[in-house]
Amino acid sequence: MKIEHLISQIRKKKSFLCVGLDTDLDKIPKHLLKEEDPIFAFNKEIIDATHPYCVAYKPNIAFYEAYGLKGWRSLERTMEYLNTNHPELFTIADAKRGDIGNTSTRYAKAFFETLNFDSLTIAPYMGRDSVEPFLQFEDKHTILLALTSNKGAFDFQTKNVGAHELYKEVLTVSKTYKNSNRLMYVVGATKADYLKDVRNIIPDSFLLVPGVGAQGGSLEQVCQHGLNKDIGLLINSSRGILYASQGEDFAIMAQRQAKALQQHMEVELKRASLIA
Ligand SMILES: O=C(O)c1cc(=O)[nH]c(=O)n1[C@@H]1O[C@H](COP(=O)(O)O)[C@@H](O)[C@H]1O
Repeated sequence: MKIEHLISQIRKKKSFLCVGLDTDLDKIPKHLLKEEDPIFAFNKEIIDATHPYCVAYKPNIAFYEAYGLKGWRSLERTMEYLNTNHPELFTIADAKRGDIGNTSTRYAKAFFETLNFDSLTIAPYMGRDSVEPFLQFEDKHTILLALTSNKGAFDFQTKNVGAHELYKEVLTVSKTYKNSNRLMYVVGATKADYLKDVRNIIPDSFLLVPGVGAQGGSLEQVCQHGLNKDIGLLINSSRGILYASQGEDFAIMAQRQAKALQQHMEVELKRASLIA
């Protein structure tokens, strides 16, 4: 998907919500466990209920890989459903990959071509030759982990490397990669205090921001320093939407949560004069 298309969807829906499909068989309603493919059955109902309020879906690959071939089939079915019924929605494979060049190329093929995702999360630790293979794919986007939402982010990412913190080095150096216009970055909602510094280095890039809801990040604070002229944010919520109810009313409750987040986003877009 072209970035202009994502931006126009955000403006049209007044939403930059990404619904995380972290589908956990231990948490989905019991009646769905009788289905032939409970993960897909759950995802389908979540997508049907939430798509008017979001612009992106992010299956976290761990939740599918955990069930082997069956889980992978649920992921394929979810992607077929999204690409057939909602081709306007942006899709993110949250797989956090990255390896030596020829291996990265295979990962890129798996997610961008075989599964037809629009984007993929990548760990930057192995550097330029592990990231550039992903950037060769036209209209596909590589989302580099920059400053993650978890506590462990302080172990390395905020430590100084020479004059500045490691996450700033990731942002600065990755801008020199070939086809760096296809890069986006992960910055956790729990790290909103750092967004001003992040935006000083990458004013124009899209940020994927997980960590609102269950992890305690504030949507308002993220918007304050994270929004740019093209909006530039995708804010993810997974558990807060998927498991708003674990009963038979799960889809309607998920829809309520997604709608509430969309309405909050609309207020923030107006406050920043990004929509009328
Ligand atoms: O890459 C990610 O999406 C990610 C990066 C990060 O720094 N923190 C983070 O929570 N995530 C993912 O975002 C989702 C957050 O889920 P909830 O906390 O349930 O909304 C999970 O799929 C995480 O793996």
